[in-house]
Amino acid sequence: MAAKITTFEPPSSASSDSECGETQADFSEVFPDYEAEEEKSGNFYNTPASPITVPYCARPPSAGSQKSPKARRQRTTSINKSSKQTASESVLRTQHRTIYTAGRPPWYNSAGQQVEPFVIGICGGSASGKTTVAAKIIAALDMPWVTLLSMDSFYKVLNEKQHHMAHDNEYNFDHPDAFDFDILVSTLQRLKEGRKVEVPIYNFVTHAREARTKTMYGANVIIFEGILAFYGTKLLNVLDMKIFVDTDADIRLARRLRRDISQRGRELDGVIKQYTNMVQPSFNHYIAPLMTHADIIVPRGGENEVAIHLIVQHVHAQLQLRGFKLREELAHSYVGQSLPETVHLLPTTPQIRGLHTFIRNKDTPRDEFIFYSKRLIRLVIEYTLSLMAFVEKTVETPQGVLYNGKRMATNKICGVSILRAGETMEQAVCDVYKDIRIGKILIQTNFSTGEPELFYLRLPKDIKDYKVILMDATVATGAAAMMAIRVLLDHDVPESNILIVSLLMAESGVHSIAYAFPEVQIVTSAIDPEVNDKFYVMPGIGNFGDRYFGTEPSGE
Ligand SMILES: Nc1ncnc2c1ncn2[C@@H]1O[C@H](COP(=O)(O)OP(=O)(O)O)[C@@H](O)[C@H]1O
Ligand SMILES: Nc1ccn([C@@H]2O[C@H](COP(=O)(O)O)[C@@H](O)[C@H]2O)c(=O)n1
Repeated sequence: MAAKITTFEPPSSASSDSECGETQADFSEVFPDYEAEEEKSGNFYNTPASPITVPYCARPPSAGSQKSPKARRQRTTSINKSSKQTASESVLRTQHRTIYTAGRPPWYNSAGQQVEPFVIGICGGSASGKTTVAAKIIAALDMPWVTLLSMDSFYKVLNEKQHHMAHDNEYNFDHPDAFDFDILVSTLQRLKEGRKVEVPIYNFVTHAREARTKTMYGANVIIFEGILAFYGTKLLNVLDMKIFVDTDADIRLARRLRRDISQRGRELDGVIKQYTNMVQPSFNHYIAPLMTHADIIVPRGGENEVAIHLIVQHVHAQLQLRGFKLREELAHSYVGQSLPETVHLLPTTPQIRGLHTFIRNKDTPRDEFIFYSKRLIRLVIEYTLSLMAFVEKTVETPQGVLYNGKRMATNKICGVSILRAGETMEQAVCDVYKDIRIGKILIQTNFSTGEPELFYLRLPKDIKDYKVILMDATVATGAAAMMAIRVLLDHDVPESNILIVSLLMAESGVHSIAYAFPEVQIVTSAIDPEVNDKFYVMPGIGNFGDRYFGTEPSGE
């Protein structure tokens, strides 16, 4: 009778668009010029202050000159209403699988739960200065991850008759019926949940939505502006702060004349006709009464520096309330608790301890460090595959005898490395799982806040359908691993499909991950008891990336 053994059979229908070759990419491949990126559309982390801000392409220290955080912010918050469409197009170019962010701080708490963004609604008459006020708030907030959503994006699609009316300045764009409130409310609600949304792009010249949409994704602050931004309880319920911009009607008309003629392709007579017959009456009937819902009324719009200052102070206070020092909190939790059931620790054999002895020894030369790390990584990755589900598979041997074996139940497994140390594990995954697709997430510690920040991600298409082997060489507090897991969840990967795999983890990191994400499987070859005040595992390995790549320690 044939013995039953478990084999790692490569899936017969492994995807032919394998990206395993990419895993050898150096940073120049991983961080190509932004303009050069031509990837398929897919998951998206919107850049700060999109959709009307030209995205900032963050680069790692090794890939050219590093801009200061201040300089980055200045680029990410420059808003120019007159270039609304041009800027939207810039954002559209970002609908690739490769995403750059300006260093997104955590958007979840220590329990892995998302922290809701603070949503500001800005209501007011046409050309009252809503967008100008929004831009001033964004500039004064001086922080990344502010998103501006305009109600204009939700104008309904017109039929032919309505189109003719619009051309003759006879269609009422200022009546609530002109807007698609269902899509508007659900878009705002999804954004508030930190979900990805596709926002229609509206063209004021053609009175129509463009075929393309712009993708937006989460933010710490969302600003929503529009003439009917407070219309209906569903909208009001989403807003955390309601601002009404109150500008005199004659000023609004003067601004609108100038803007509609210069930017929206209109004629003087047509603007006056539309304004007199529809804009002003609708303002009186629908928009002005909404002022009663306002928390703050801003006379004179963007000129009102005092009002903007007060608003910004309030937003900062609210963000403070939602904020937290994630890494610090994680480092000091869960001391002395028993290990969670989701932890899979490789058997501590003499062989494993021997490999650890080499890589933990501070005197091990770099070539030996790499050699023994690779051996240990290979064992950890093989062990990870052994945790996958297997099904019966019978084959015929060359002797014509049946052999009852096993094959992996799924062929949908991909790897995602947390750059930079996790990249060292990619080769082992490629070696043991043929044609595996590899994604990358760059998370760096901000040395002034101590928090992890998300800079870059590139994930395999349809990752939600895959088991994901998430790789980082070491896990200390678990902050970076949690951010990466959060990214995967935000891309609809089921929690139970994620395995976080490391050579070495600190006990507190294991507990933090397990507490926040109880269904994530945790695989490692050793668990050390402590994390020091620089968030290194103790006794540890030191900085794995620096030792493996031979780089100088930086920033600490
Ligand atoms: N305080 C101001 N002084 C002069 N022009 C302004 C001022 N605020 C806004 N504008 C101009 O008026 C027009 C409408 O302003 P905007 O902020 O886009 O209003 P809204 O978003 O309410 O339609 C724009 O062309 C803008 O440049
Ligand atoms: N096709 C369209 C759609 C809308 N309008 C006018 O735009 C105004 C709202 O935009 P603001 O930036 O001024 O808030 C609204 O008053 C509509 O009359 C348009 O003219 N054509």
